[in-house]
Amino acid sequence: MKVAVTGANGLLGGEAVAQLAGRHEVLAVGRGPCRLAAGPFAWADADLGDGRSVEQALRAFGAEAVLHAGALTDVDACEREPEAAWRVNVGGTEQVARACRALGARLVAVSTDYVFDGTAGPYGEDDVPNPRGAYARTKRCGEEAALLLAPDCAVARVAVVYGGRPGAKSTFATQVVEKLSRGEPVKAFSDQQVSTTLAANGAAMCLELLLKTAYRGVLHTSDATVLDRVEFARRIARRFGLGGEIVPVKTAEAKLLAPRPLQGGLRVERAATVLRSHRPLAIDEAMDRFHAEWVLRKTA
Ligand SMILES: NC(=O)C1=CN([C@@H]2O[C@H](COP(=O)(O)OP(=O)(O)OC[C@H]3O[C@@H](n4cnc5c(N)ncnc54)[C@H](O)[C@@H]3O)[C@@H](O)[C@H]2O)C=CC1
Repeated sequence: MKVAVTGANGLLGGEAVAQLAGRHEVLAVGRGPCRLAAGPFAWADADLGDGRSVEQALRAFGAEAVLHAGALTDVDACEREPEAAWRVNVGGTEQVARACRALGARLVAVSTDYVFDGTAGPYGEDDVPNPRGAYARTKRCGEEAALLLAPDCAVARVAVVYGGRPGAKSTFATQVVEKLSRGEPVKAFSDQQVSTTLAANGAAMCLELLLKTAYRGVLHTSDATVLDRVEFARRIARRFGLGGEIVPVKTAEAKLLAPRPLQGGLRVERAATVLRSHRPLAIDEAMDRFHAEWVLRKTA
């Protein structure tokens, strides 16, 4: 099958390409040069923000299924530059959805727990979004555009993505490992209740949703455990056998530009009924896999 992945240089998209390569005919779509390890896939340098180039790349490839994982994901940068966030996260999703409609392709568009305001989480798929901040609003509009424009579409929401794949970008989770390993303290928000998503398992759930189901609408595809960020950091430290100080801080003290949902998190019971081969991981299982990825990365 011809499968395309946007955001292929990103954490989730890169995992998806690695899992698809060799099993399907794969087009990896990203901005600029490919930063993935070489493999049996084609690369398209296309800009989600320019109105047409991703749409053209998907059409030229003749995609039969598309995982749309590309986005501007820096929430504070989106707050500073809301027009750029709109161009990429809404306009880019529209491009992808238009291409899918023209090609009759199935689409899974990746979205976020930030579509909720974080006053009453964890949230289920049927809870009503109330995005706060530019990133959150553009992701919610992107969800609506995807579901409206692409007839065969599911939206997969993830949260706090992390992973240890070689070359994967730095995240809160990798910073916890690196700082504690160096004997430095780690600051973590004590008042943000979140879900987390091991990128490899999130990508696997998204791909199963894309290729093995006919599910339409929203599905939550994060890890299964809801916890605060201090506890997340402690779980990482424990699994990696790292001592050191985890310093709880309040979100308001950090004076971040974009609002953060405080009582957030995703309920994932539905994923366990929709998906057969992959399921949301409980935190201990996710930590085992993250640790195994890290060991491989260090020996690669
Ligand atoms: N990183 C996180 O903690 C979370 C991510 N998500 C969502 O998950 C999806 C995947 O995110 P990640 O892989 O974690 O983020 P990432 O930031 O690692 O990957 C996003 C990719 O999109 C690409 N991109 C940005 N602007 C582009 C443009 N104009 N044209 C083409 N490509 C462009 C980036 O280069 C990057 O490779 C996104 O839809 C994101 O909104 C949802 C919740 C949390």
